Amino acid sequence: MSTDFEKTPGWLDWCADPSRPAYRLPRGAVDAHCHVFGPGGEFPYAPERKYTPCDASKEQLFALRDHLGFSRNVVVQATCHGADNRAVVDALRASGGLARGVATLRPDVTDAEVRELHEAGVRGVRFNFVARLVDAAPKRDLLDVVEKIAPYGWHVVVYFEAADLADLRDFFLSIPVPLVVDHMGRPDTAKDPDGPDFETFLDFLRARPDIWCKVTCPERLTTSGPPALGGERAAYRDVVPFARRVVEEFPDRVLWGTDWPHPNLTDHMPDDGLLVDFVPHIAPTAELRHKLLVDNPMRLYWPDAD
Ligand SMILES: O=C(O)c1cc(C(=O)O)oc(=O)c1
Repeated sequence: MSTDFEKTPGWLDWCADPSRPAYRLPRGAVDAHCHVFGPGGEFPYAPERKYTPCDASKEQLFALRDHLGFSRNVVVQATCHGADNRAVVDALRASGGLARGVATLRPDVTDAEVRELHEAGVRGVRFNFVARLVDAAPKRDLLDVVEKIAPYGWHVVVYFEAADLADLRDFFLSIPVPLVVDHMGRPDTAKDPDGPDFETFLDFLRARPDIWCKVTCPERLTTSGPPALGGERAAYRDVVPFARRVVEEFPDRVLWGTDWPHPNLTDHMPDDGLLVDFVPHIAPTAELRHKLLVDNPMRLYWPDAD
């Protein structure tokens, strides 16, 4: 197989010289949603992928962690790697315990494979329902995966479009392990944050006390910005009221991460330092920020740490 990959046309590469955030992250902050891409020469992109990214290595991820002031990472399997979790596992093993992972699994995964992933630091499996990223997996297969991971205390990360929640809600609620929603369930942020659509999403979070929410990706969800570029430290103002509602109602089950290296952006690539400056706008008190950035991700991913 060739490992010489050509990026999807129009691909935006991650920001090579991010600012230092003006907001100083609390000690022990966790970047609870980020990815590694390849490098393709070492960890080839999956044949069934829907996009081919630029490379984004573990060394580059850890350098960003240190530059921004995070202490730890949660590395989420990107769909361009399919169910081949080797790049994530390699990053976890190289992190010296400072990274945990979320994997993608097929239903024929064996207990020995799950155990090996657990030993490497994987603590969740991701189910993706976004059609531009993956072909739909049968729900029966997903429930088979849940049976395999449940004994290890893992959770299920779900990524879906807001419009699909009505169809998926009952299935999600039938999953007998904690759920973590990616990117706030992708609300249409041109709509009213106090309107019925976002209320439907909040109602889903209210349905069980073990449904967590990542208040991430304003750079993806924004429609009117302004973008985290050119020194803008109050970026994505249109997304703030949505994220703030979630943080204030569910302060003990929200997570934040950079989403570096930001797959599939088409409008602009944010400056990750300015993206960190988004946090105080959505979590307006030091207590809320400490929960969002330290206490919550530590409880979910490092429950045994001191
Ligand atoms: O919206 C996306 O394009 C996207 C893709 C992936 C992935 O390909 O895994 O992960 C994300 O968190 C977001």
